[in-house]
Amino acid sequence: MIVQELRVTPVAFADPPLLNADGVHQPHVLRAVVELVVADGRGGEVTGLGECAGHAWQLDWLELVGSRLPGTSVYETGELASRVRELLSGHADGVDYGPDAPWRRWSDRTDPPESRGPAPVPAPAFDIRRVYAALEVACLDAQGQLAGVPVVDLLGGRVRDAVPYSGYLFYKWAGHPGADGESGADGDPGADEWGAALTPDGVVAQAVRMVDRYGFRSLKLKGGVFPPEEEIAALRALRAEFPRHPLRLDPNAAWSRQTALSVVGELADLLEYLEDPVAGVEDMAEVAARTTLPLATNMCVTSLEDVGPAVARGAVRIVLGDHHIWGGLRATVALGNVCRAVGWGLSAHSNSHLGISLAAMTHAAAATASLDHACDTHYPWNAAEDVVVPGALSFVDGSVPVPQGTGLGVRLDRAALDRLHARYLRLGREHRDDTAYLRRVRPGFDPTMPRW
Ligand SMILES: O=C([O-])C(=O)C[C@H](O)[C@@H](O)C(=O)[O-]
Ligand SMILES: [Mg+2]
Repeated sequence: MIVQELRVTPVAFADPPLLNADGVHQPHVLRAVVELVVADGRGGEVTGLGECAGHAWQLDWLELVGSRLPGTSVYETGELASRVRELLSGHADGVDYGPDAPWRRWSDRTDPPESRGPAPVPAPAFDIRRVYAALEVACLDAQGQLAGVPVVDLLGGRVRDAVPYSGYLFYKWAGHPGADGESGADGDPGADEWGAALTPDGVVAQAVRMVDRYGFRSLKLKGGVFPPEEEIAALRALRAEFPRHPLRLDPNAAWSRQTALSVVGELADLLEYLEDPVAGVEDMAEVAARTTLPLATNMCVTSLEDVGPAVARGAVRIVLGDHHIWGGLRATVALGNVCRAVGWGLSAHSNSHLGISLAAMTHAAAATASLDHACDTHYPWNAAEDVVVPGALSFVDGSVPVPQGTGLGVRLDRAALDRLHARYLRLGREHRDDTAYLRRVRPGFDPTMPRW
Protein backbone atom coordinates (compact mmCIF):
# COMPACT_ATOMS: atom_id res chain seq x y z
CA MET A 1 0.00 0.00 0.00
CA ILE A 2 2.87 2.28 -0.94
CA VAL A 3 2.46 5.56 -2.81
CA GLN A 4 3.94 5.26 -6.31
CA GLU A 5 3.21 8.65 -7.79
CA LEU A 6 1.38 11.94 -7.27
CA ARG A 7 -0.11 13.48 -10.42
CA VAL A 8 -1.38 17.05 -10.23
CA THR A 9 -3.42 18.36 -13.15
CA PRO A 10 -4.52 22.00 -13.18
CA VAL A 11 -7.86 22.58 -14.88
CA ALA A 12 -10.08 25.53 -15.82
CA PHE A 13 -13.85 25.16 -15.76
CA ALA A 14 -16.59 27.61 -16.70
CA ASP A 15 -18.03 29.85 -13.99
CA PRO A 16 -20.78 32.48 -14.21
CA PRO A 17 -20.13 36.14 -13.31
CA LEU A 18 -20.98 35.85 -9.61
CA LEU A 19 -20.46 39.04 -7.62
CA ASN A 20 -18.87 39.20 -4.19
CA ALA A 21 -17.19 41.74 -1.93
CA ASP A 22 -13.86 41.37 -3.73
CA GLY A 23 -15.22 41.72 -7.28
CA VAL A 24 -16.71 39.22 -9.69
CA HIS A 25 -15.91 35.62 -10.61
CA GLN A 26 -13.82 35.30 -13.76
CA PRO A 27 -15.10 33.20 -16.70
CA HIS A 28 -13.13 30.17 -15.52
CA VAL A 29 -12.21 28.75 -12.13
CA LEU A 30 -8.67 27.42 -11.74
CA ARG A 31 -8.56 24.20 -9.80
CA ALA A 32 -6.16 21.26 -9.43
CA VAL A 33 -7.03 17.57 -9.57
CA VAL A 34 -4.76 15.35 -7.50
CA GLU A 35 -4.27 11.67 -8.35
CA LEU A 36 -2.37 9.53 -5.87
CA VAL A 37 -1.30 6.23 -7.41
CA VAL A 38 -0.91 3.51 -4.77
CA ALA A 39 0.27 -0.11 -5.10
CA ASP A 40 -2.53 -2.42 -3.97
CA GLY A 41 -0.21 -5.10 -2.63
CA ARG A 42 -1.46 -7.63 -5.21
CA GLY A 43 0.55 -6.38 -8.15
CA GLY A 44 -2.03 -3.80 -9.19
CA GLU A 45 -2.73 -0.23 -8.16
CA VAL A 46 -5.53 2.10 -7.10
CA THR A 47 -5.76 5.84 -7.67
CA GLY A 48 -7.01 8.14 -4.92
CA LEU A 49 -8.51 11.49 -5.96
CA GLY A 50 -8.32 14.92 -4.35
CA GLU A 51 -9.04 18.47 -5.44
CA CYS A 52 -7.89 21.94 -4.44
CA ALA A 53 -7.59 25.50 -5.69
CA GLY A 54 -5.32 25.93 -8.71
CA HIS A 55 -3.30 28.97 -7.66
CA ALA A 56 0.23 28.88 -9.07
CA TRP A 57 1.88 28.82 -5.63
CA GLN A 58 -0.29 25.90 -4.56
CA LEU A 59 0.64 23.92 -7.69
CA ASP A 60 4.33 24.58 -7.01
CA TRP A 61 3.99 23.33 -3.46
CA LEU A 62 2.12 20.21 -4.56
CA GLU A 63 4.85 19.47 -7.07
CA LEU A 64 7.48 19.81 -4.38
CA VAL A 65 5.59 17.49 -2.05
CA GLY A 66 4.85 15.06 -4.89
CA SER A 67 8.54 14.51 -5.52
CA ARG A 68 8.96 13.27 -1.92
CA LEU A 69 5.86 11.09 -1.61
CA PRO A 70 6.78 7.87 -3.42
CA GLY A 71 7.61 5.19 -0.86
CA THR A 72 5.22 6.48 1.82
CA SER A 73 2.46 4.23 3.17
CA VAL A 74 -0.97 5.49 2.13
CA TYR A 75 -2.24 4.69 5.64
CA GLU A 76 0.24 6.91 7.46
CA THR A 77 -1.48 10.25 6.99
CA GLY A 78 -0.02 11.52 10.29
CA GLU A 79 3.47 10.93 8.96
CA LEU A 80 2.43 12.49 5.65
CA ALA A 81 1.16 15.60 7.46
CA SER A 82 4.47 16.02 9.32
CA ARG A 83 6.47 15.58 6.13
CA VAL A 84 4.37 18.14 4.30
CA ARG A 85 4.68 20.59 7.19
CA GLU A 86 8.44 20.13 7.41
CA LEU A 87 8.95 20.42 3.68
CA LEU A 88 6.79 23.46 3.15
CA SER A 89 7.50 25.54 6.26
CA GLY A 90 10.71 26.76 4.70
CA HIS A 91 8.82 27.72 1.56
CA ALA A 92 6.22 29.90 3.16
CA ASP A 93 8.33 32.99 3.72
CA GLY A 94 8.45 35.32 0.78
CA VAL A 95 6.17 33.20 -1.40
CA ASP A 96 4.45 35.14 -4.19
CA TYR A 97 0.74 34.72 -3.51
CA GLY A 98 -0.21 37.06 -6.33
CA PRO A 99 -3.82 38.25 -6.12
CA ASP A 100 -4.62 35.31 -3.86
CA ALA A 101 -3.97 37.81 -1.06
CA PRO A 102 -7.66 38.66 -0.40
CA TRP A 103 -8.30 35.03 0.49
CA ARG A 104 -5.41 35.02 2.80
CA ARG A 105 -6.82 37.79 4.92
CA TRP A 106 -9.03 35.02 6.38
CA SER A 107 -6.00 33.53 8.00
CA ASP A 108 -4.22 36.68 8.84
CA ARG A 109 -5.05 37.87 12.28
CA THR A 110 -2.50 40.68 12.10
CA ASP A 111 -3.97 42.19 8.94
CA PRO A 112 -6.09 45.17 10.00
CA PRO A 113 -9.52 45.02 8.36
CA GLU A 114 -9.17 48.44 6.74
CA SER A 115 -5.97 47.40 4.97
CA ARG A 116 -6.01 45.48 1.72
CA GLY A 117 -2.30 45.85 1.18
CA PRO A 118 -0.65 43.73 -1.47
CA ALA A 119 1.30 41.51 0.89
CA PRO A 120 -0.36 40.43 4.14
CA VAL A 121 1.90 38.72 6.64
CA PRO A 122 2.22 35.09 5.53
CA ALA A 123 0.51 32.55 7.75
CA PRO A 124 2.35 29.39 6.66
CA ALA A 125 0.30 26.92 8.69
CA PHE A 126 -2.89 28.03 6.93
CA ASP A 127 -1.35 27.51 3.49
CA ILE A 128 0.26 24.20 4.38
CA ARG A 129 -3.11 22.91 5.54
CA ARG A 130 -4.62 23.92 2.20
CA VAL A 131 -2.02 21.82 0.36
CA TYR A 132 -2.18 18.85 2.73
CA ALA A 133 -5.99 18.70 2.55
CA ALA A 134 -6.04 17.56 -1.08
CA LEU A 135 -3.44 14.87 -0.34
CA GLU A 136 -5.34 13.57 2.69
CA VAL A 137 -8.54 13.27 0.64
CA ALA A 138 -6.65 11.31 -2.03
CA CYS A 139 -5.15 9.02 0.65
CA LEU A 140 -8.59 8.34 2.14
CA ASP A 141 -10.06 7.67 -1.30
CA ALA A 142 -7.27 5.16 -1.98
CA GLN A 143 -7.63 3.60 1.50
CA GLY A 144 -11.36 3.18 0.98
CA GLN A 145 -10.83 1.49 -2.37
CA LEU A 146 -8.21 -0.84 -0.89
CA ALA A 147 -10.41 -1.78 2.07
CA GLY A 148 -13.61 -1.96 0.01
CA VAL A 149 -15.42 0.65 2.13
CA PRO A 150 -16.65 4.21 1.55
CA VAL A 151 -14.62 7.12 2.95
CA VAL A 152 -17.39 7.91 5.45
CA ASP A 153 -16.57 4.57 7.16
CA LEU A 154 -12.96 5.67 7.58
CA LEU A 155 -14.19 8.83 9.29
CA GLY A 156 -16.12 7.00 11.98
CA GLY A 157 -19.16 5.87 10.02
CA ARG A 158 -22.26 7.62 8.78
CA VAL A 159 -24.71 9.41 11.02
CA ARG A 160 -26.83 10.37 7.97
CA ASP A 161 -27.28 8.85 4.52
CA ALA A 162 -27.69 12.17 2.72
CA VAL A 163 -26.22 15.59 3.47
CA PRO A 164 -28.44 18.70 3.31
CA TYR A 165 -27.05 21.64 1.32
CA SER A 166 -28.30 25.23 1.10
CA GLY A 167 -29.04 27.02 -2.16
CA TYR A 168 -26.16 29.47 -2.62
CA LEU A 169 -27.55 32.65 -4.20
CA PHE A 170 -25.33 35.29 -5.78
CA TYR A 171 -25.89 38.69 -7.27
CA LYS A 172 -24.81 38.18 -10.84
CA TRP A 173 -24.61 39.69 -14.27
CA ALA A 174 -26.56 38.12 -17.13
CA GLY A 175 -23.31 36.98 -18.69
CA HIS A 176 -19.60 37.65 -18.90
CA PRO A 177 -18.83 40.94 -20.56
CA GLY A 178 -16.32 39.42 -22.98
CA ALA A 179 -13.02 41.01 -23.96
CA ASP A 180 -11.62 39.65 -20.74
CA GLY A 181 -8.65 37.87 -22.23
CA GLU A 182 -10.33 34.48 -21.80
CA SER A 183 -13.03 34.87 -24.45
CA GLY A 184 -12.52 32.76 -27.50
CA ALA A 185 -10.12 30.38 -25.80
CA ASP A 186 -12.74 27.67 -25.77
CA GLY A 187 -15.82 29.61 -26.60
CA ASP A 188 -16.79 32.58 -24.46
CA PRO A 189 -18.98 31.28 -21.60
CA GLY A 190 -21.10 34.34 -22.53
CA ALA A 191 -24.66 34.81 -21.25
CA ASP A 192 -25.83 31.89 -19.14
CA GLU A 193 -29.13 30.22 -18.38
CA TRP A 194 -29.45 31.87 -14.95
CA GLY A 195 -29.77 35.43 -16.21
CA ALA A 196 -29.08 38.58 -14.21
CA ALA A 197 -29.73 38.93 -10.48
CA LEU A 198 -29.09 42.52 -9.47
CA THR A 199 -32.38 43.38 -7.77
CA PRO A 200 -34.61 41.70 -5.16
CA ASP A 201 -36.79 40.32 -7.96
CA GLY A 202 -33.73 38.94 -9.75
CA VAL A 203 -32.53 37.26 -6.55
CA VAL A 204 -35.96 35.72 -5.95
CA ALA A 205 -36.12 34.44 -9.55
CA GLN A 206 -32.71 32.82 -9.07
CA ALA A 207 -33.84 31.25 -5.77
CA VAL A 208 -37.02 29.87 -7.34
CA ARG A 209 -34.97 28.23 -10.08
CA MET A 210 -32.48 26.82 -7.55
CA VAL A 211 -35.19 25.42 -5.31
CA ASP A 212 -37.20 23.99 -8.22
CA ARG A 213 -34.17 22.30 -9.67
CA TYR A 214 -32.37 21.06 -6.55
CA GLY A 215 -35.00 21.12 -3.80
CA PHE A 216 -32.91 23.21 -1.38
CA ARG A 217 -34.59 23.80 1.97
CA SER A 218 -32.46 26.74 3.08
CA LEU A 219 -30.97 29.67 1.18
CA LYS A 220 -27.81 31.73 1.51
CA LEU A 221 -27.25 35.09 -0.19
CA LYS A 222 -23.68 36.16 -0.89
CA GLY A 223 -23.65 39.80 0.23
CA GLY A 224 -21.09 42.57 0.48
CA VAL A 225 -21.98 43.58 -3.08
CA PHE A 226 -24.58 46.32 -2.57
CA PRO A 227 -25.26 48.64 0.37
CA PRO A 228 -26.76 46.67 3.28
CA GLU A 229 -30.26 48.12 2.83
CA GLU A 230 -30.44 46.74 -0.74
CA GLU A 231 -29.34 43.32 0.42
CA ILE A 232 -31.87 43.42 3.26
CA ALA A 233 -34.58 44.25 0.69
CA ALA A 234 -33.56 41.14 -1.27
CA LEU A 235 -33.81 39.05 1.90
CA ARG A 236 -37.28 40.43 2.63
CA ALA A 237 -38.32 39.49 -0.90
CA LEU A 238 -36.90 35.99 -0.35
CA ARG A 239 -38.80 35.71 2.93
CA ALA A 240 -42.05 36.66 1.16
CA GLU A 241 -41.50 33.99 -1.50
CA PHE A 242 -40.09 31.33 0.84
CA PRO A 243 -41.83 31.76 4.22
CA ARG A 244 -40.29 28.63 5.77
CA HIS A 245 -36.77 28.47 4.31
CA PRO A 246 -34.03 29.40 6.78
CA LEU A 247 -32.11 32.36 5.25
CA ARG A 248 -28.48 33.44 5.64
CA LEU A 249 -26.53 36.49 4.51
CA ASP A 250 -22.74 36.59 4.09
CA PRO A 251 -21.18 40.01 3.41
CA ASN A 252 -17.63 38.60 3.84
CA ALA A 253 -16.67 41.32 6.34
CA ALA A 254 -17.54 44.18 3.99
CA TRP A 255 -19.32 46.10 6.78
CA SER A 256 -17.81 48.30 9.45
CA ARG A 257 -18.72 47.58 13.04
CA GLN A 258 -20.92 50.69 13.08
CA THR A 259 -22.79 49.65 9.93
CA ALA A 260 -23.30 46.13 11.23
CA LEU A 261 -24.67 47.47 14.51
CA SER A 262 -27.05 49.78 12.69
CA VAL A 263 -28.61 47.04 10.50
CA VAL A 264 -28.38 43.92 12.63
CA GLY A 265 -31.70 44.70 14.35
CA GLU A 266 -33.50 44.51 11.00
CA LEU A 267 -31.97 41.11 10.31
CA ALA A 268 -32.68 39.51 13.66
CA ASP A 269 -36.09 38.09 12.70
CA LEU A 270 -35.19 37.44 9.09
CA LEU A 271 -32.12 35.22 9.29
CA GLU A 272 -31.05 31.84 10.56
CA TYR A 273 -27.57 33.37 10.92
CA LEU A 274 -25.47 36.28 9.73
CA GLU A 275 -22.08 35.21 8.39
CA ASP A 276 -18.99 37.40 8.83
CA PRO A 277 -20.63 40.83 8.81
CA VAL A 278 -17.34 42.34 10.06
CA ALA A 279 -13.68 41.36 10.12
CA GLY A 280 -11.90 39.77 13.05
CA VAL A 281 -12.86 38.34 16.41
CA GLU A 282 -12.94 41.71 18.20
CA ASP A 283 -15.47 43.35 15.88
CA MET A 284 -17.52 40.15 15.58
CA ALA A 285 -17.69 40.06 19.39
CA GLU A 286 -18.85 43.68 19.58
CA VAL A 287 -21.66 42.96 17.13
CA ALA A 288 -22.56 39.63 18.75
CA ALA A 289 -22.91 41.33 22.14
CA ARG A 290 -25.65 43.60 20.80
CA THR A 291 -27.90 41.15 18.97
CA THR A 292 -29.80 37.93 19.49
CA LEU A 293 -29.05 36.96 15.87
CA PRO A 294 -26.44 34.17 15.75
CA LEU A 295 -23.21 35.20 14.00
CA ALA A 296 -21.39 32.59 11.94
CA THR A 297 -17.91 32.59 10.43
CA ASN A 298 -15.60 30.99 7.94
CA MET A 299 -13.19 33.94 8.16
CA CYS A 300 -12.25 34.66 11.76
CA VAL A 301 -12.12 31.02 12.92
CA THR A 302 -10.10 29.01 10.41
CA SER A 303 -7.93 26.92 12.74
CA LEU A 304 -7.91 25.45 16.24
CA GLU A 305 -5.75 28.38 17.39
CA ASP A 306 -8.68 30.71 16.66
CA VAL A 307 -11.16 28.79 18.82
CA GLY A 308 -9.99 29.96 22.28
CA PRO A 309 -10.08 33.71 21.55
CA ALA A 310 -13.44 33.44 19.72
CA VAL A 311 -14.98 31.52 22.64
CA ALA A 312 -13.53 33.91 25.20
CA ARG A 313 -14.95 36.93 23.40
CA GLY A 314 -18.29 35.30 22.49
CA ALA A 315 -17.63 36.30 18.88
CA VAL A 316 -19.56 33.57 17.05
CA ARG A 317 -22.21 30.92 17.59
CA ILE A 318 -21.70 28.91 14.41
CA VAL A 319 -18.55 27.92 12.53
CA LEU A 320 -18.45 26.87 8.90
CA GLY A 321 -15.98 24.03 8.46
CA ASP A 322 -14.27 23.30 5.15
CA HIS A 323 -11.80 20.45 4.68
CA HIS A 324 -9.82 22.50 2.12
CA ILE A 325 -9.07 25.05 4.85
CA TRP A 326 -9.05 23.00 8.05
CA GLY A 327 -6.57 20.49 6.66
CA GLY A 328 -8.57 17.52 5.47
CA LEU A 329 -11.61 15.41 6.21
CA ARG A 330 -10.47 14.10 9.58
CA ALA A 331 -9.70 17.62 10.82
CA THR A 332 -13.16 18.70 9.68
CA VAL A 333 -14.88 15.87 11.50
CA ALA A 334 -12.78 16.73 14.58
CA LEU A 335 -13.94 20.35 14.30
CA GLY A 336 -17.45 18.99 14.84
CA ASN A 337 -16.34 17.68 18.23
CA VAL A 338 -14.76 21.01 19.14
CA CYS A 339 -17.98 22.83 18.21
CA ARG A 340 -19.98 20.47 20.39
CA ALA A 341 -17.55 20.97 23.29
CA VAL A 342 -17.73 24.77 23.17
CA GLY A 343 -21.45 24.95 22.37
CA TRP A 344 -21.14 26.21 18.78
CA GLY A 345 -23.33 25.15 15.88
CA LEU A 346 -21.66 23.75 12.77
CA SER A 347 -22.24 24.52 9.12
CA ALA A 348 -19.98 24.10 6.09
CA HIS A 349 -18.27 26.58 3.78
CA SER A 350 -17.58 26.10 0.11
CA ASN A 351 -15.78 27.69 -2.79
CA SER A 352 -16.09 26.99 -6.53
CA HIS A 353 -15.41 23.27 -6.83
CA LEU A 354 -15.84 20.08 -8.83
CA GLY A 355 -17.41 16.72 -8.04
CA ILE A 356 -14.36 15.29 -6.26
CA SER A 357 -14.71 17.95 -3.59
CA LEU A 358 -18.51 17.61 -3.46
CA ALA A 359 -18.03 13.90 -2.77
CA ALA A 360 -15.38 14.64 -0.12
CA MET A 361 -17.54 17.32 1.56
CA THR A 362 -20.49 14.90 1.59
CA HIS A 363 -18.53 12.05 3.19
CA ALA A 364 -17.19 14.36 5.91
CA ALA A 365 -20.60 15.88 6.65
CA ALA A 366 -22.21 12.42 6.69
CA ALA A 367 -19.79 11.40 9.46
CA THR A 368 -20.21 14.55 11.57
CA ALA A 369 -22.93 14.14 14.18
CA SER A 370 -22.82 17.75 15.36
CA LEU A 371 -23.49 19.25 11.91
CA ASP A 372 -26.74 21.11 12.54
CA HIS A 373 -27.02 23.44 9.53
CA ALA A 374 -27.25 22.75 5.81
CA CYS A 375 -23.84 22.95 4.11
CA ASP A 376 -22.83 25.47 1.44
CA THR A 377 -21.94 24.34 -2.05
CA HIS A 378 -21.12 26.18 -5.28
CA TYR A 379 -21.78 22.99 -7.28
CA PRO A 380 -25.00 24.12 -9.00
CA TRP A 381 -22.98 26.95 -10.60
CA ASN A 382 -20.27 24.62 -11.87
CA ALA A 383 -21.92 21.23 -12.39
CA ALA A 384 -22.01 21.60 -16.20
CA GLU A 385 -18.28 20.93 -16.45
CA ASP A 386 -16.96 18.22 -14.17
CA VAL A 387 -14.05 15.81 -14.12
CA VAL A 388 -15.98 12.93 -12.56
CA VAL A 389 -18.00 10.36 -14.43
CA PRO A 390 -21.65 11.51 -14.26
CA GLY A 391 -24.15 9.62 -12.11
CA ALA A 392 -22.41 9.27 -8.74
CA LEU A 393 -23.59 12.62 -7.37
CA SER A 394 -27.12 13.94 -7.27
CA PHE A 395 -29.33 16.33 -5.31
CA VAL A 396 -32.50 14.85 -3.82
CA ASP A 397 -34.72 17.38 -2.00
CA GLY A 398 -31.71 19.63 -1.46
CA SER A 399 -29.51 16.83 -0.08
CA VAL A 400 -26.68 14.84 -1.66
CA PRO A 401 -26.86 11.12 -0.87
CA VAL A 402 -23.47 9.72 0.17
CA PRO A 403 -22.01 8.36 -3.09
CA GLN A 404 -22.24 4.59 -3.44
CA GLY A 405 -19.17 2.43 -3.83
CA THR A 406 -15.76 2.39 -2.23
CA GLY A 407 -13.54 5.37 -1.42
CA LEU A 408 -15.12 8.68 -2.42
CA GLY A 409 -17.41 6.84 -4.83
CA VAL A 410 -16.51 9.05 -7.79
CA ARG A 411 -14.28 8.10 -10.73
CA LEU A 412 -12.26 10.32 -13.00
CA ASP A 413 -13.55 11.09 -16.50
CA ARG A 414 -10.15 11.21 -18.17
CA ALA A 415 -11.44 12.84 -21.37
CA ALA A 416 -13.09 15.63 -19.36
CA LEU A 417 -9.91 16.10 -17.30
CA ASP A 418 -7.83 16.40 -20.49
CA ARG A 419 -10.27 18.90 -21.98
CA LEU A 420 -10.30 21.14 -18.91
CA HIS A 421 -6.52 20.86 -18.57
CA ALA A 422 -6.05 21.88 -22.21
CA ARG A 423 -8.19 24.92 -21.51
CA TYR A 424 -6.08 25.77 -18.45
CA LEU A 425 -2.98 25.70 -20.64
CA ARG A 426 -4.61 27.86 -23.33
CA LEU A 427 -5.74 30.49 -20.81
CA GLY A 428 -2.27 30.91 -19.36
CA ARG A 429 -3.73 32.42 -16.19
CA GLU A 430 -2.14 31.57 -12.83
CA HIS A 431 -4.36 33.21 -10.24
CA ARG A 432 -7.91 34.04 -9.30
CA ASP A 433 -8.42 37.80 -9.35
CA ASP A 434 -12.04 38.84 -8.88
CA THR A 435 -11.05 42.45 -8.26
CA ALA A 436 -9.11 42.89 -11.49
CA TYR A 437 -11.95 41.32 -13.47
CA LEU A 438 -14.56 43.67 -12.02
CA ARG A 439 -12.28 46.62 -12.73
CA ARG A 440 -12.41 45.85 -16.46
CA VAL A 441 -16.05 46.85 -16.31
CA ARG A 442 -15.93 49.29 -13.39
CA PRO A 443 -12.42 50.80 -13.45
CA GLY A 444 -13.01 52.79 -10.26
CA PHE A 445 -13.97 49.74 -8.16
CA ASP A 446 -12.27 50.06 -4.79
CA PRO A 447 -12.07 46.83 -2.77
CA THR A 448 -10.91 48.56 0.42
CA MET A 449 -12.63 47.04 3.42
CA PRO A 450 -14.89 47.78 5.12
CA ARG A 451 -16.90 49.08 2.18
CA TRP A 452 -19.96 50.13 4.18
O1 LIG B 1 -18.75 31.75 2.51
C1 LIG B 1 -17.85 32.35 1.95
O2 LIG B 1 -17.22 33.21 2.56
C2 LIG B 1 -17.54 32.04 0.54
O3 LIG B 1 -18.25 31.25 -0.05
C3 LIG B 1 -16.38 32.66 -0.12
C4 LIG B 1 -16.38 32.55 -1.64
O4 LIG B 1 -15.13 32.97 -2.13
C5 LIG B 1 -17.50 33.36 -2.27
O5 LIG B 1 -17.42 34.66 -1.78
C6 LIG B 1 -17.41 33.40 -3.78
O6 LIG B 1 -17.46 32.32 -4.39
O7 LIG B 1 -17.37 34.49 -4.35
MG1 LIG C 1 -18.61 33.01 4.33
